[in-house]
Amino acid sequence: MTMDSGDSFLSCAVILEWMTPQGSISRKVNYKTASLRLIRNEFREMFMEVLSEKHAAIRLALKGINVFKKFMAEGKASVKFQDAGCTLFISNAPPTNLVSFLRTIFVKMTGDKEQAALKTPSKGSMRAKLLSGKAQEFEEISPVTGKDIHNAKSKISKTTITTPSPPSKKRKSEDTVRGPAPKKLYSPSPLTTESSLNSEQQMVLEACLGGKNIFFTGSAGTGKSFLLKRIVAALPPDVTVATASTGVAACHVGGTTLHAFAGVGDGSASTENLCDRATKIPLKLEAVARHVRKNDKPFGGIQLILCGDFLQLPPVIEKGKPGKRFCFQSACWDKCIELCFELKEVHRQKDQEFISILNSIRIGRVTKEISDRLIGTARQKIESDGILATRLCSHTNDSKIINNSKLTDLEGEEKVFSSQDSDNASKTLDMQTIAPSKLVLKVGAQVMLLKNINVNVGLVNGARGVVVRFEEGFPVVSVLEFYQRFRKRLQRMQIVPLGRPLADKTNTKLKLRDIIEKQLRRK
Ligand SMILES: Nc1ncnc2c1ncn2[C@@H]1O[C@H](COP(=O)(O)OP(=O)(O)OP(=O)(O)O)[C@@H](O)[C@H]1O
Repeated sequence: MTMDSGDSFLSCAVILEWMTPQGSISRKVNYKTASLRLIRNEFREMFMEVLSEKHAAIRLALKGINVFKKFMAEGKASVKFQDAGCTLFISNAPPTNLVSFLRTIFVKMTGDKEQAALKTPSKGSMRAKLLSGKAQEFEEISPVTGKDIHNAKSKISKTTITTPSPPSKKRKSEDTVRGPAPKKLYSPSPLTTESSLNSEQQMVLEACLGGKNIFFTGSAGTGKSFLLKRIVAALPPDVTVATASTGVAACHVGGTTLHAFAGVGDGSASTENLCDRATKIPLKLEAVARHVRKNDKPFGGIQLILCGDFLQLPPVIEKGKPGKRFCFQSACWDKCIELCFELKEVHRQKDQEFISILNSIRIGRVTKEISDRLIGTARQKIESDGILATRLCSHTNDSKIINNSKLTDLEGEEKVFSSQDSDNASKTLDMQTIAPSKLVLKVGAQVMLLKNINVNVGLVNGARGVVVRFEEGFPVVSVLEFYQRFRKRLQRMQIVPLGRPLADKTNTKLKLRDIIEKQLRRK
């Protein structure tokens, strides 16, 4: 198995800073767009080459480097070349490419170090190197093989070139001056360890990387969101924005609402281009994009990657106003969208009969056989340990009425848990999240987890449970999945109500993680 040749090549923005021994900047270059290439000279020494359109190539020897990769998922990292006294700051790199690029450096440097340890340099080769009068020749490094990766991974636990040894006393005092020790260059990352795309998903990704304007669809569980996240991670972050039509959907894709991004409000203001209300948003956005970018191409030349399933959630239209409903019926669709794809392989379920029933319902074809099969499942006993079967409603308000009446029927004292919201964010959060600002509970109340806490033990978004008692002011919840798997070790799990995500988008991930960690420690 070999990896892509793209693993030794990266397009990104680059800042290079050379420092004096006193710590001030002696030289600085700033490239908005540059290419980084991993190369070797005739003595098999490895270099990183920085190429830009207007400037001569800069080559930096990959020896004694420190890599800072905490913000790799945002397309940012930095590499400190100790010997050259220089730091290279990478930004706007497609996160998946950045991960592969840094992994290649780690794998190759680990391999080189091992080889160097095996053979002591002969006098002849040193002499040849010193006397070599010819200009250095460089070639691209060979692709990383599966064996190389395996070899490098086996060294992770040991000290590596880029992983400093545990700090000795002397080291500690140096670190105070230098700042914190760099992280290990290689550690499993969600961007590298996730399952691979199937061929239909791969085709969509390639069209996106080829700059095409595309639409991809597929039934529930075909991996639309999964693929969308991969696509976003494969594109330069500074020019890629994930948007969705509602706040809740935007939270799922880690983006913003389309209206907020485009600054068109709710789209009700008039423009000459509007032809009917249902298709006004795409038309208006298309016009705004052309105007803002002063570019007559569709959407002002912005690449469009659209994803969704029109059969799952058709657009909301005003009653009594028939007309074009879907955005593909709008005048600008054909102009803007070059390719359409349909994902067919369902990943969420393995049960073929269930998949085919879901697919038939999706297109509104419910035969007697299907309805008999579904009605037959009503006899299955799925309630256990006090957790009742989930009842599905078509409208949130119906479910709220049922939930409130069930809670009222329970005997015992009510406990109220209020969320802690960021300043002035309560209104926005009420609209954009399903977690209520006031959670009213009683012993025996049915509850559902709204965040993934620990996927491995089944504490996932949607996991159901029942409040069994209150302890130190918090509800103790028995969760079905957890209870089944850990019956012998742990029978009860204490869950603190999560509160709600913070409105500040940039801090959401970190702060949420804080909450979850605290929650687990309190267990
Ligand atoms: N190539 C793949 N390999 C392994 N698992 C996958 C793959 N693609 C998707 N999945 C998994 O399948 C499940 C369903 O994927 P996802 O939620 O993205 O589907 P979807 O099409 O967006 O569904 P829906 O329309 O219901 O929102 C997820 O658990 C996802 O991790």
